[in-house]
Amino acid sequence: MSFTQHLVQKYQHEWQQTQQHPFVQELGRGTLDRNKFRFYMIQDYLYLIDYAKLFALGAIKAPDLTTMSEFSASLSNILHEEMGIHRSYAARFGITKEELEQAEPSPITLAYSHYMLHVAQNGGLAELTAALLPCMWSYWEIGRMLKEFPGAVDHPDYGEWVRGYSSDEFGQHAQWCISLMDQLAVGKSESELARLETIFLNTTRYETLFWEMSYQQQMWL
Ligand SMILES: Cc1ncc(C[n+]2csc(CCO)c2C)c(N)n1
Repeated sequence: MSFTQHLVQKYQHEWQQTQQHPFVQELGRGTLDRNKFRFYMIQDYLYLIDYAKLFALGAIKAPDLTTMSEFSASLSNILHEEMGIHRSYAARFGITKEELEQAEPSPITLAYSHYMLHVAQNGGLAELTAALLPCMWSYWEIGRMLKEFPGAVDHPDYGEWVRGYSSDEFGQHAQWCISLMDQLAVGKSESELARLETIFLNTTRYETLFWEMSYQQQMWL
């Protein structure tokens, strides 16, 4: 069994939670409160700024030019495509440029993005990849799951989101990340693999916390 298959099997419960969360399910059914989605978009925009830096660090830590250019292409994709979707949603949801630029990260956004940056800065490429894998992979799973919900891809508000994360193009990015994790796990010691598992588990849990934070629109008390 590949390392990534082992991860989702071992942490099946936490992995399923990312897909079963009411935010995700209601998004697919088209019943999600627009204010919750609006809150999510703003926080996700802030998250993506730090997440993009992870890919820049990946390019620095890459052992060869092929891996380096894959990280660099993903960085560019986040800045121009992914954040582009956020900017178009912002316009549709009446979020001004100033509101986006002045937004404060919520406690969960701050904790999640800082945890990933901490792991990426202090570990090697395997640790960095374990940190970003749940974001890529769980969104792909969610995209493919929601695509099958009746009317989800054509929904006037959420259809663009579902189409983006279920696209073949995005699937290729996610698969690249999965196979990179498998390659990097080869030959690692037991203790190193245990460290990678913990990082994967933590960022998987943070994914669910991010949905919950958006669903509850949680800021500081
Ligand atoms: C909290 C949160 N987690 C994951 C993603 C998904 N995502 C962010 S960047 C990227 C890679 C694009 O090449 C993907 C899949 C998100 N938007 N927000």
